[in-house]
Amino acid sequence: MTATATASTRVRTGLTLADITLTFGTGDLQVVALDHVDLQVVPGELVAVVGPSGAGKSSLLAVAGGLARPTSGSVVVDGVDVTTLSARARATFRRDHVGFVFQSGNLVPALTALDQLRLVEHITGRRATTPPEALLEAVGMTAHAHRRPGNLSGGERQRVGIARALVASPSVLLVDEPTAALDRRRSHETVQLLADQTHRHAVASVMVTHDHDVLEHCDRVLEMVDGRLRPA
Ligand SMILES: Nc1ncnc2c1ncn2[C@@H]1O[C@H](COP(=O)(O)OP(=O)(O)OP(=O)(O)O)[C@@H](O)[C@H]1O
Repeated sequence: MTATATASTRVRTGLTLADITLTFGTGDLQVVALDHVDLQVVPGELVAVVGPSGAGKSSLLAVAGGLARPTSGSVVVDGVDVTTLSARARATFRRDHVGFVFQSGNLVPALTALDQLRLVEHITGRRATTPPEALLEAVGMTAHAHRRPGNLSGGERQRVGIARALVASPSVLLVDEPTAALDRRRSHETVQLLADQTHRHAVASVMVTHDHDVLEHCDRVLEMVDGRLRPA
């Protein structure tokens, strides 16, 4: 399997982090952000990670998505150890295999909801397996497909962000605090949607959250404390 395998030829094996350590700085100033972390997420599973501020949750997502290289350990997605790739190969691998959803939706202000999704097709040079219109429908955004982010609510932006993350048919979906800006009802809807899409598209999803209200929608809940991961 090469790092450039397309969505249709890819064998989905989910996400495996093995004995991951991530440290910043040296000597007395050294911070251990991730301390011998093991994590396996199978295709179609939504795992929530909770834990106090500074515990290492964002670091975990950064390493899992190939944005940061761990100090030691391996990150295997679809049979490829991402840590062995060059920075350039990692960027390509991320584009083709990993979807990110950030707190604010991180949408392009000038583009309509539909064009946010089409832009991904343009960048990857591939038609989405599930067409952008169908993905927007799946997240309940068909009526607002031609609106720009400035004319959408926080929850609607978040839903577009989820649909956009699915355009490239990622094997792994990494989600950072998706409900931070949402009220209770929209928080539930958003995480339920994440769970549905995770199951439907057989994605291995990891969601970092402070919102204990929404954990009922997740398949598994883990807690991160001082860089270590354990069952919650
Ligand atoms: N670039 C960096 N340089 C030095 N230390 C860092 C860096 N990034 C993160 N850290 C440290 O690593 C530890 C883990 O940080 P991380 O951001 O992963 O925590 P978190 O659980 O996501 O926190 P929060 O819930 O507040 O977002 C913290 O002690 C943090 O200060």
